Amino acid sequence: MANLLVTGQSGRMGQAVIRCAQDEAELTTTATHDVGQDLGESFSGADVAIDFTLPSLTDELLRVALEQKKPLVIGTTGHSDAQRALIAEAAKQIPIVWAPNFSVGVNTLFWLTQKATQVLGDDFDMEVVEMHHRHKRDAPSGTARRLVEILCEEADRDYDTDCRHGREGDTGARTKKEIGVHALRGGDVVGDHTVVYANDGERVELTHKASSRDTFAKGALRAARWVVDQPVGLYDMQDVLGLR
Ligand SMILES: NC(=O)C1=CN([C@@H]2O[C@H](COP(=O)(O)OP(=O)(O)OC[C@H]3O[C@@H](n4cnc5c(N)ncnc54)[C@H](OP(=O)(O)O)[C@@H]3O)[C@@H](O)[C@H]2O)C=CC1
Ligand SMILES: O=C(O)C1=N[C@H](C(=O)O)C[C@H](O)C1
Repeated sequence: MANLLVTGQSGRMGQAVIRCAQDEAELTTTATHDVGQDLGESFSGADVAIDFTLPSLTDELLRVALEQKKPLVIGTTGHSDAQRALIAEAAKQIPIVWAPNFSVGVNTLFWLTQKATQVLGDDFDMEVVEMHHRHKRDAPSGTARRLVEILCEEADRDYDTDCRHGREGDTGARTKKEIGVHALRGGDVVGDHTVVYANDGERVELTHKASSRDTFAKGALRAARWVVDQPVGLYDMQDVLGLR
């Protein structure tokens, strides 16, 4: 039995994780954390933490996990490049599962996107569209970012120079290399992602729609159960699901 710390206990995902954890036989939620509490103290009674908060907590989370030599499951999105590097650096000393999306369906979408891009990536125009609830702060979503990274890896594009975040005004004709990324916000949408491959005379669209946060919460709990037995290293949900 491993003891779990849930950060962002009052958040949408924190609440889903705490609720879903009640059905876990191998994990027990012994600690929760929210703004204003001492993270070191909260983590001291736990073996592993699941983090769905904001990037503003990440530096402290890594510092405490490194001090206490505890594994992490990080689901928070919207990190800066510097923070992404910090997470990778910390994973040289502790096991970390870091995933922009813990659903089995989205991880299958990642795989499908890799395969489709190997076939279509040279000829088809590629765009990514995501939609989330009105409260989401970061854009594009972490999942959309990962989808674009896959397009870049498979079709020889560069995330920093070839991404086109939204379009406005006289943008000129679409260039062959650019990848449009579009973030829609509204209502209570849990999380929709579509990869569009468009060519003259035809179009392929790969879509995933999440309808419950429990999907992410159960995936994160599975990752927590898994990571407590792993050696030091940086992992994602593909590793947890055995898709590599
Ligand atoms: N990887 C995945 O599968 C998924 C990832 N996410 C990501 O998880 C994150 C959280 O999403 P969601 O639950 O909807 O967001 P919420 O805003 O509902 O919850 C965030 C929680 O974190 C707390 N928090 C914020 N900043 C700090 C801080 N500095 N220290 C301690 N606690 C803090 C908030 O407290 P307070 O309200 O008091 O500010 C709140 O309880 C987002 O980055 C989202 O993109 C979401 C779903 C799935
Ligand atoms: O903020 C959310 O809600 C979600 N965030 C994740 C992301 O940014 O990809 C995953 C999911 O789509 C829900």
